[in-house]
Amino acid sequence: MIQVYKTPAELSRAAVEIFVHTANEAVQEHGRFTVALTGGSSPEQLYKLLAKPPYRDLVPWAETYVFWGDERWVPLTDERSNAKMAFDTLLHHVPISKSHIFTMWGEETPEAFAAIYEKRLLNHFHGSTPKFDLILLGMGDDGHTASLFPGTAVLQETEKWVEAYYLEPQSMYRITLTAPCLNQAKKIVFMTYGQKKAKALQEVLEGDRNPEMYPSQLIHPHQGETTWLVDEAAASLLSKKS
Ligand SMILES: O=C(O)[C@H](O)[C@@H](O)[C@H](O)[C@H](O)COP(=O)(O)O
Repeated sequence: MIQVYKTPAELSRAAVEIFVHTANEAVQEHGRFTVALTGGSSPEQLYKLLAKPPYRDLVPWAETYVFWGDERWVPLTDERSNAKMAFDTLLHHVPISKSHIFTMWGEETPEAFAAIYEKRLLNHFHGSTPKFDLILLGMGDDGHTASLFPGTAVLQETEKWVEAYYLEPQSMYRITLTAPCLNQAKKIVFMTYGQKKAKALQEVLEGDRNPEMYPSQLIHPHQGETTWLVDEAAASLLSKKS
């Protein structure tokens, strides 16, 4: 489903309503809400809305568990850290237990930590496949999502849930949930805005199937639903708009 909004602010207000509704529905259904946050700039307005009334007081934070869809392999104090952005804009401002927050950072090598994070997921999901109640994703202007970048080997992964690898163009390690893991989610929400995303969005949603070049095409939850929250600028090249 694609929902087009005039501005990123309107898009973020739609995202916060989905977040609050999904969180409460999950807690009512099975006693807890497990969400994977995204990095980048797209979710910042959403996180800031969640960090203050009225929305802050509508989320069942005591039953909320926070993971990440991906991370740059940098310390939590580094300005490039997705976790740092989430703490600064959201997690330091809400009553969530630190034991419910699973950052993608450790003293191990990135590869070793990926295996540790996978074990943490397995433990959280009681030994079964990780079924997030909600996964938030952004999309780069090259069509990547999470740290699933064009032309990378991680796009071919079919077994692992978490992968770490050295991303040449950015000269840094990345750690990411894989497409098989992301696609177990009950609900995936993309937040994508801005003219520079328009071409990639058209290719991802309406172009030929080419996930090697447009990895966001890999995201199709097996039993879940995907909602694209986009603004008019990002949607400007789409032929079909809801
Ligand atoms: O670690 C990251 O950078 C993100 O997880 C990444 O996948 C992001 O969602 C896209 O690059 C879009 O980034 P913007 O929201 O900044 O456009």
